[in-house]
Amino acid sequence: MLAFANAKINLGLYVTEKRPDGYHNLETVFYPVKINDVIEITDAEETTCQIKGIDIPGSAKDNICLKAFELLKKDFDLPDQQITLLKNIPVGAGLGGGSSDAAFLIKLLNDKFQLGLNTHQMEDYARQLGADCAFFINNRPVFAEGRGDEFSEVDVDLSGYKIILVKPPVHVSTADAYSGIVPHRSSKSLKELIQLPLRDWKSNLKNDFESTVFLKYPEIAVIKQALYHEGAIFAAMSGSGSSVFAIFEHGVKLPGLEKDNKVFYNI
Ligand SMILES: C[C@](O)(CO)[C@H](O)COP(=O)(O)OP(=O)(O)OC[C@H]1O[C@@H](n2ccc(N)nc2=O)[C@H](O)[C@@H]1O
Ligand SMILES: Nc1ncnc2c1ncn2[C@@H]1O[C@H](COP(=O)(O)OP(=O)(O)OP(=O)(O)O)[C@@H](O)[C@H]1O
Repeated sequence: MLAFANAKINLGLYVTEKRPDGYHNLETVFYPVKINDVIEITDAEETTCQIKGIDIPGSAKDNICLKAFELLKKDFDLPDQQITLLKNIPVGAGLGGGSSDAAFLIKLLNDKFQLGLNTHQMEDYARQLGADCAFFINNRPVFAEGRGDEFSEVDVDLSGYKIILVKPPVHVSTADAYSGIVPHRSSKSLKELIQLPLRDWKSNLKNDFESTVFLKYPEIAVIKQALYHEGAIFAAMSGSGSSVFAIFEHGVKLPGLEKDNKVFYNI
């Protein structure tokens, strides 16, 4: 049985306070995009994870897919599975690739073994694996707060635009990025700001990680500038970086950026 686990981008990202549990409260809008990993599960003698495609740092034994399987196995009598992951979503890019794999595996197991879990129950499993993970259960544009796992509806539709993503050869660790940040409350909630016309997002929406990550990796700031120079209506780093996405009114080709980076068109 197969699943296509997609990436996300963050339309605005405010880190508002440090929590007693060491995590941070944030405000963001998650938006799913069409860069996909492929996950296949088949019955096997023992449960293993085989990885193809781009490299994931660390051992396959530590893959979040195995953690998701073990989590469900605590509550359900699951037969052993071979999990094959074709990795396409860049890692350390702020695209939530690992989180998406885990969430889609939960959905796959729920379908294959008819576990009868509803969306809320699957979200509860997912949020134990990572703050970003629960979003990928419903996988629709949503306003998120708390650790990034409390959701409310938001009306954002970018289907009439072209979204482009640039991934520089830089791996940003999410934990490091959070440790460099000074949380602060914004005067207006992102939930209101996101309703502004798209042309006003440039001067109103922020990703709080940009200032510290751009200081350490100035080449990411250069990519953002280049995307605006090419005519983007809005451009921003996704999550804690290192990828930068841009929203264009029309299709574009960016050969200048392709030299040093991976560029994904029309995601
Ligand atoms: C930056 C974002 O991508 C924005 O969507 C997410 O907040 C990251 O979420 P994630 O990768 O699922 O994060 P996790 O794997 O749960 O946590 C990795 C590390 O990031 C930090 N972390 C994460 C989420 C959060 N709300 N506060 C945090 O401080 C913690 O130090 C944690 O140990
Ligand atoms: N299936 C997986 N895919 C990607 N990374 C994985 C996976 N399983 C475990 N990891 C570990 O998680 C780390 C980062 O994962 P991920 O790609 O979700 O982060 P990210 O791109 O920074 O996105 P975000 O900041 O939105 O979580 C990797 O360095 C890797 O060691």
